[in-house]
Amino acid sequence: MSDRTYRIVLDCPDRIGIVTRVGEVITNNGGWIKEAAHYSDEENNWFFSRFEIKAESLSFSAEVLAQKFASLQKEFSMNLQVLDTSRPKKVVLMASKGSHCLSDLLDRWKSGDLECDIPCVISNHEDMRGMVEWYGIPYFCVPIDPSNKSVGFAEVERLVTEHETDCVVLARYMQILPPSLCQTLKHKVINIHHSFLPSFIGAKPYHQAAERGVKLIGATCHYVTEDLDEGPIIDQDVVRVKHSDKVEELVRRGKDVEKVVLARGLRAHLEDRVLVRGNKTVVFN
Ligand SMILES: Nc1nc2c(c(=O)[nH]1)N[C@@H](CN(C=O)c1ccc(C(=O)N[C@@H](CCC(=O)O)C(=O)O)cc1)CN2
Repeated sequence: MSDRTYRIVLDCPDRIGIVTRVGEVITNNGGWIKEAAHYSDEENNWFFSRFEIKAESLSFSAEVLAQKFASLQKEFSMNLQVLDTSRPKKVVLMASKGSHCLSDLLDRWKSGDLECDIPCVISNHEDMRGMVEWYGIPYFCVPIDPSNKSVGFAEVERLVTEHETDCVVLARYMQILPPSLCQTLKHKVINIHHSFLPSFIGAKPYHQAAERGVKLIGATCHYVTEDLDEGPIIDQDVVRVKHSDKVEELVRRGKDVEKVVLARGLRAHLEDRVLVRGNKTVVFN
């Protein structure tokens, strides 16, 4: 028996009857609902929903299923997508000189923990080439010239397009993406910021934290926007630190949190459990 699944994710102005009407479209076509989750944001009068359907219970493709919702979408002013789990998402990883997040994601991918394709890794340095090519993944070094960043980012965009990328992950990639790239890849670029946002935005957050004398440090996985480290948050976590911990200890302890939070956030994205509205997310379990 195939576990191929169609995922329906939607959001719309809240009203009575949304789940019933969506369910009718599914069941009237013989669809078998495996899982469903819903959230009513009463403060903003907005509704979010996610269904998983046994693909084998339907005699047509995800594209055709999406078409069957066309009239409902119009009636309910619905944003709706239908995803087919048989086509793994193409995820391009980007890194600079830090290896901990990149190596963690590559290992999780290799072990099958992260169900996606990784068509290539892009970096602005050569340092990670050996590790990445050990996994049999193409590596592209695209230096970013501080005096003319547009040339490098044009090449990044070309590579992302050429590899039909569904998602870009900044695994401690230490360059600020230009607004044009953020717009082109809206809600498709995931970053791990090494602080518990909104604290310590920008460069060197562990140094900022050490200077502030915090008792908790953390990491934040978020979608990338042109507003640095202020995009919709997907996942976060923290770890305690002591007054006697120097910044080197904060960096050491922080790396473990960064890896876990980035992997958890990416998995939520890959499983289509993250819905974005404005600068906030709904993340279904
Ligand atoms: N458009 C965006 N780009 C990036 C974001 C983002 O939210 N929006 N997140 C950063 C990640 N990051 C912290 O997590 C970060 C990376 C780099 C810098 C920075 O000041 N970089 C300098 C260059 C530093 C160097 O050359 O080593 C710069 O870009 O001028 C701040 C924060 C990733 N990109």
